[in-house]
Amino acid sequence: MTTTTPADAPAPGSGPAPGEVVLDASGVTMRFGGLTAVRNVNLDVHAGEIVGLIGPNGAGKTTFFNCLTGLYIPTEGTVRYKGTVLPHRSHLVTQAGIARTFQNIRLFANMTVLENVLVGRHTRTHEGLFSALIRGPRFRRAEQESEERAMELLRFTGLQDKREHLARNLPYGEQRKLEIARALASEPGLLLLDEPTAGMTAVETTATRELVLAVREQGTAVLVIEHDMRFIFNLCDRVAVLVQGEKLVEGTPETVQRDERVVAAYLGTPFEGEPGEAEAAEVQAAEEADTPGAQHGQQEGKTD
Ligand SMILES: Nc1ncnc2c1ncn2[C@@H]1O[C@H](COP(=O)(O)OP(=O)(O)OP(=O)(O)O)[C@@H](O)[C@H]1O
Repeated sequence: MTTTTPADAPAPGSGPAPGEVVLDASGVTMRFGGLTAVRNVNLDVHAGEIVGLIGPNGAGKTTFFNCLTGLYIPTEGTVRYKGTVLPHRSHLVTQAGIARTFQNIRLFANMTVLENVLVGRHTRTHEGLFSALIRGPRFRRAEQESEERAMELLRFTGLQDKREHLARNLPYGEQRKLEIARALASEPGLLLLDEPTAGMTAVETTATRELVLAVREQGTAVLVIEHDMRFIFNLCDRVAVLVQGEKLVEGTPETVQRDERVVAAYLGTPFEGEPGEAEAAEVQAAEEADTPGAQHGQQEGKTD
């Protein structure tokens, strides 16, 4: 298992002042014909925060992410990043400072690990076509800087030894890490993760938690969708619950997991996980059994 510590973390790109509102989604509504998938949702994320977004299947979580990242134009509402209203184009949203990963992995399967991260850097490189064609000194310098930064991110995610491997040959957990490395390559102030631990073993889930904490340490706020409640409640500073497109509750993990409406609508029974304890036991058992290559239940391919 690769551990990621804040000491490995690269310098923040445009690290915002602590506490600054990085994301301000206000009155976001998304209708598909007669179906209102997201209804009047308000959500803030501050610098230095890890915020969780949970809710039953079909609650509108991914649709809300799509509204934040320019994939969908919300029927109503506005989304601001550091005070500026975001355009409805995903590459412009990335350029503004929001990066994301997807529920179903979207890597360039036949490109190497390093190339995948370099693709993620394109919003931060400014060399024009002419410069690229003649491969002048400026272009080569930019290319070298990009590669150095990409290697930093591969070290950060523990993938440095796999730089020349084809993405499709990586184990599932490492493909997920590569997605995060690629998203970080655009130097985001906010990272959106859509079910980052889906199909992972307990060991991989713990590594993902460490990685997300390290991402926060290096100055990127995180908004994460996840069905694994132990992961969410042990990781997040704040959790928002969507049910049938509406925000039902928002608060600290302690508040949310004890809220009767959340228990009734989603959790079923109150969440009993002692922070870290059960997780640690699972990880230890898995390590003792030496089964990091256990089967992964890959998510069904789903259109986001
Ligand atoms: N492009 C679309 N066109 C029509 N309906 C859509 C579209 N995208 C999502 N929906 C519908 O919107 C609702 C919310 O779906 P969404 O995928 O956002 O839920 P979710 O909370 O992310 O669910 P899950 O946890 O299963 O991923 C669902 O009823 C879904 O069928």
